Amino acid sequence: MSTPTPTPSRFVVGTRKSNLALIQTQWVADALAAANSPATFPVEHMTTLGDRNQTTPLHELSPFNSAQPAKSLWTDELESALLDGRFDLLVHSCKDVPTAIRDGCEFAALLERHDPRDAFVVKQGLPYKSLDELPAGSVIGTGSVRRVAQLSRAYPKLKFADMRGNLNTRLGKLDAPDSPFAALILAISGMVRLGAGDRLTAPLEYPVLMHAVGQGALAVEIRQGDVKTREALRKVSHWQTEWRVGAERGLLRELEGGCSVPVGVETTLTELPADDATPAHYPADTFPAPTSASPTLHFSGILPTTTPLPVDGETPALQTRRVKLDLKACVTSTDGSRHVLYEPGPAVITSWREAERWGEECARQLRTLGASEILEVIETDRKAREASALAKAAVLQAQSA
Ligand SMILES: NCc1[nH]cc(CCC(=O)O)c1CC(=O)O
Repeated sequence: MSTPTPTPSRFVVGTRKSNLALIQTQWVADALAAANSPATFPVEHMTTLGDRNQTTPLHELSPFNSAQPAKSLWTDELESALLDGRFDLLVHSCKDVPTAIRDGCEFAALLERHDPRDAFVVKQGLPYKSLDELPAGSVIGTGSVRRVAQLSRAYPKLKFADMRGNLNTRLGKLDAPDSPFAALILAISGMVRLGAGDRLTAPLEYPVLMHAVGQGALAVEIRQGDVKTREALRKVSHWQTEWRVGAERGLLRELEGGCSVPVGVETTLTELPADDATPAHYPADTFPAPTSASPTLHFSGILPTTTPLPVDGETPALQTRRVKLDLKACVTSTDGSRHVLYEPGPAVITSWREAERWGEECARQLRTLGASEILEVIETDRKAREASALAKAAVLQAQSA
């Protein structure tokens, strides 16, 4: 009697259809295949609402219902396909994923982060290598409220105009001989993954421009409780990235009352030697029960990756890990006139959940320091835009009736 050959597992990887999304998803699929041989990870793509509508400014798209309109554009339809079973995992740019992910889905891994900073990209043929060299009145193309807010403050003589489209489209619009743009500000990670890293001439960072929450990291989302896919992903996850981004997303979650907020952040993480005596920010005995929707994150870095994640809510034997996490963050008004920066200095933390709580705590401090007023103005403006869009829609409907 011959032994039947077991069929290798097959995990379908879903993504958006943009060039960048396809490149970075294939990169994750290759890493997964290498770590989980002989399982296969075929990539399939789908066009999302955000990809189809390339003209409406991001902050105005679909403003009526969702808590995070501009963000869920990229993820809603993919998550539906994940829940339907068409895909087994989704690869996202972490910064495009809403802080609250869909019920029934969980975060299963963040891969090692690439350079999270933004950088300067000049129009082909112009001699400038950085924002400092641009003549007054030069137009920078970017649709990001965060970039416009922080850069208006640092460079009041420059102008900013909305620019949408995937990265290739944006570079094309910049370089067109008749384009009004002198330069773009783009994420380094995306440009490097696209093979266009040679267009980057000057990275931007604190104190001029702090990057977006989660920028430079790729996130993988799966169906909640899908143990098999979850375990396959643990082999490619990077706990240092998970802890840093955990703090950043904790910060953002605590700041956003349902609007897209101009938040900039920078984090560094340094692992401390086992005998380091610096006191932990949260007492060690407060390690919370694993109630998180994502057990992977909950046990990130403290459960050996060879030990399966618990599925029944119990806490297994954990490893000790102590890190110094340094987070600084800012909230800036849309025109750059008001700017609140919080730089608390490093905190010693011992788990992903503590990193997240540290981010939440920093957000509350930012609010106290004046971020709340900035956020209120943005929220009021957003509601006014929403009301006028609704009124316009009502007029159109009445005319067509
Ligand atoms: N908003 C679009 C977007 N989403 C993710 C990236 C690539 C950078 C990353 O991996 O975070 C980009 C392009 C950009 O902002 O320049």
